[in-house]
Amino acid sequence: MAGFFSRLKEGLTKTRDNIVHGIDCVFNGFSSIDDEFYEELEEILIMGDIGVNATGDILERLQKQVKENHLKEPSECKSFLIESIKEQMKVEETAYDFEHEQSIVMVIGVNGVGKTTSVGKLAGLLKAQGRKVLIAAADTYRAAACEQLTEWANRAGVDIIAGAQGADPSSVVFDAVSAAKARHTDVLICDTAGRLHNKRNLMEELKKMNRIIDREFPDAHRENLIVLDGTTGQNALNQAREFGETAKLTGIILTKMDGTSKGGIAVAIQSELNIPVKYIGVGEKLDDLQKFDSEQFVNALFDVDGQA
Ligand SMILES: Nc1nc2c(ncn2[C@@H]2O[C@H](COP(=O)(O)OP(=O)(O)OP(=O)(O)O)[C@@H](O)[C@H]2O)c(=O)[nH]1
Repeated sequence: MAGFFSRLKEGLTKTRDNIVHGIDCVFNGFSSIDDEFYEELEEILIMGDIGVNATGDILERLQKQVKENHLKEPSECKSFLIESIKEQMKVEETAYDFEHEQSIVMVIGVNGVGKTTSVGKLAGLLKAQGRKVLIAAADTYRAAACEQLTEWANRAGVDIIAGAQGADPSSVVFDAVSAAKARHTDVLICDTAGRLHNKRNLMEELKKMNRIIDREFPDAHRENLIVLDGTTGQNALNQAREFGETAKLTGIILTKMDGTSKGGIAVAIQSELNIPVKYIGVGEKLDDLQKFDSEQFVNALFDVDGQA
């Protein structure tokens, strides 16, 4: 955990330089809390990719606190700003219910965002919690995808169901669901293609896989996690919106948070889409994925020593 936190902190260095440096300038540069002060803060949060809506909510909460606590000095309200950002990012406890139930997790997103890698890491994470995990290689389109996923399954120490290259992804899902039922698997995680001949095919394929799961295992807890690359900033929002038209998204896996200057996107995504960021990835190794923890994230972002 400590290792993860330091990687997260390290990963957020560029974001920190971007946002926190600006925020500090505002806190130090203003002698009173006035409209101009809030405007400057607003500009910095928006520039840091926190998003217009989230920034509005964060500052509204801050203004309320400033009034209630009769604050006069900008420096006095920094901790309230940090608290307000944490508040903005809280994830409901129930968001992780699927980890403890018999569930089927579809992992979706455009190619290259880190889907396959995240499927492997998530399998490892759940296995470590004592869950019986099965992986389905439903990306039959990309030649190396299955091989890559098999390596991840080995690393995580879980079973994998795969089809031949070019096989119907839905048939792989069908086989995997049958296997999950027969083997009393706790969590079935399905990797899906990020690219097909065209976008319409991709979305149709997703719908078909979902129909099969609905039909074959109606009692399973369903989870549709979209993987978004944290370095792509606002583009990630558009991807989530597009996939959201086809599948009911229940959570986000935000990858590549090591080395992005746009870490603020985590705040924006959650607020703009109203979908919780459930996991974040900070590297390419098995243990480089963890449950999203708003407290930890904001501490890392502001270099607050919440943890060693
Ligand atoms: N630095 C870093 N790299 C990551 C992270 N997650 C994934 N990657 C890398 O991103 C690249 C793409 O990852 P994949 O898992 O193959 O992406 P994908 O979405 O499955 O791609 P397709 O199979 O082409 O659809 C790989 O080189 C991964 O090692 C992360 O959290 N941090």
